[in-house]
Amino acid sequence: MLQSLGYIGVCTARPDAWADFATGLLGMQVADAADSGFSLRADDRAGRLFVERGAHDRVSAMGWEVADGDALARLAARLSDAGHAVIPGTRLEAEQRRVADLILALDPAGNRLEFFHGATTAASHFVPGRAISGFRTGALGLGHVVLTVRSLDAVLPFYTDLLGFRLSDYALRPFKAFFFHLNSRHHSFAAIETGEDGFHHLMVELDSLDDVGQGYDLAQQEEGRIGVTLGRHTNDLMTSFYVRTPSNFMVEMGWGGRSIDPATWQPFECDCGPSLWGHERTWLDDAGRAEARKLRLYAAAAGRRAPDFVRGAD
Ligand SMILES: Cc1ccc(O)c(O)c1CC[C@@H]1C(=O)CC[C@]2(C)C(=O)CC[C@@H]12
Ligand SMILES: [Fe+2]
Repeated sequence: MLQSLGYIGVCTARPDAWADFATGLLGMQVADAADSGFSLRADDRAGRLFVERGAHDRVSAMGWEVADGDALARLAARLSDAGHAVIPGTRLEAEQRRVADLILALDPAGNRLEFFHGATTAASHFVPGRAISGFRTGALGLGHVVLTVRSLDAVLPFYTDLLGFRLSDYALRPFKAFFFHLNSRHHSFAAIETGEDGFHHLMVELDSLDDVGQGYDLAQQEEGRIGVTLGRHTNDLMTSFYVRTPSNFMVEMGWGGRSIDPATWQPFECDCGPSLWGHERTWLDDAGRAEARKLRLYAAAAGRRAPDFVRGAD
């Protein structure tokens, strides 16, 4: 039903800071700049992030792509049959998102979702904001989004039963976290039960490890810019770090994520912690970081380093 994550919308009181961050650190390109905001390109599409000026910083929408107008109509019927309000996007909204058509709905936590088809390809080539090799998108989509939720039970059935997200794996500690795929990207969507509804991060995947490493160098030049240090995840094998955006969420800059085959994939419990190494939270104090590191090494010593298939995958 859904094919991939197409775009996100960001509302910010500091669009200039966003433009500097997205071009200078992430390597994206500003397009369609206006007083009200601008688009950010990461590939041949006209827009992958839509930044609009507003009073409060937040992610204003997640845009999910479907194949065509028929698929969009079927999805609209499915959502409204299940009792969810579905609002057709206006002509103006479709133009702003650079798509042929879209519909709007809220998930059970109140996050604004948009479903669209017919993304516009830009007339000009993507010109990165700094010297990167590029973003890994295409059929995999823009990347992944991770929400924090008050209750997984309140949110997940909507994503699985109605939207058709398929489980990749899940963890029950230190947090309950569930990871879902739509295509061969290991996860396009995940939710972590933290007790609070919110948007945790957008992951974008770079074509080269050096793109990420050089981004890490740049991020380290700014006090407080890095939210989670460089590390490698146990489930999707992504090497990444998390950088704070000018808004109150993070972007995970990743490289080297594994591809899965959705036709044969079997979900499992990931009981080996979130990361093989690194990914230390900078907001923990030294004692907290030492404790987290110790837990990871204990897990490794206990043979919970990573499932066999993960170790065999690279
Ligand atoms: C576990 C995991 C695998 C792949 C990912 O792309 C991904 O973002 C995550 C989440 C990582 C991790 C977590 O599970 C608990 C809360 C954490 C520690 C944070 O606060 C930052 C990273 C988060
Ligand atoms: Fe992530």
